[in-house]
Amino acid sequence: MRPIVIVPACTRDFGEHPYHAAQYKYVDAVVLGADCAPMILPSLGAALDLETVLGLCDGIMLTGSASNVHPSFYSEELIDPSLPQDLARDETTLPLIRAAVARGVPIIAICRGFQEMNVALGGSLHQAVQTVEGKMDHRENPALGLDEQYGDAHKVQLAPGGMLERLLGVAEIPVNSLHGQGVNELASGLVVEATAEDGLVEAFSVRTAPGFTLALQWHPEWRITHNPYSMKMFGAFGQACREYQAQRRSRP
Ligand SMILES: N[C@@H](CCC(=O)NCCCC(=O)O)C(=O)O
Repeated sequence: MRPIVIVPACTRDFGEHPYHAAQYKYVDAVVLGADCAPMILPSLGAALDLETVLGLCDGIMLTGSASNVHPSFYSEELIDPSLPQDLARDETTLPLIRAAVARGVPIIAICRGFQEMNVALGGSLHQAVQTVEGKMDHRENPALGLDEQYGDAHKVQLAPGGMLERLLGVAEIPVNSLHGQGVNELASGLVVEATAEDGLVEAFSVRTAPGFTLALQWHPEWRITHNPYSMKMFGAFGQACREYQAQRRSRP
């Protein structure tokens, strides 16, 4: 049996009806990159039985999404109410992350998911990185086609001796970039694994977590099988899920 990887859903309206939804590329990355079995988790917030969910799963993948983590979760006022929010997702993923880290459930987190991990563990975000002095504009150009939007945008430097550098075996890699928010204060206990040329944190792991954790501001799920670095990251996540599954099954 393949390990079960929970993929928390976004909430979106299609027509007049609200849905729990996850994009194909994230679900596909769990199958193609990690060789695990994805299961989409509805964003039920406090109504979700976290213990039941965590008792069944072997890993968690936190997806990107156009919506922003609500700034009230890091004690700030919302600067731009015209940008999309998804409170149901925040109320699901933030407690899920804290409980999963404490249990040692392997986690891979992408873009919004990366930002959620920092906030869940006590950090804060820049609400508009492009307005911060010295920082680049990390947003995509929506006028371009998807292949260009998800094309390489800048390089990230991997932290020397860090887990990402050891995994990928190189000092820097090119990455895509499709985000307006970014790490401001890094939560304590997080270890920087990669930074952009402007110093923005682009990847981190959780020092104190008993299991595998890797959070990435870019999108390794995009055309995952075409990118050997993305396949290595998801491969390592999949291996951690298999090891966690073996441990979970051996418990009385
Ligand atoms: N709200 C954040 C999140 C950025 C993000 O996750 N973008 C992904 C867009 C669509 C996708 O590929 O899933 C921000 O703008 O910083």
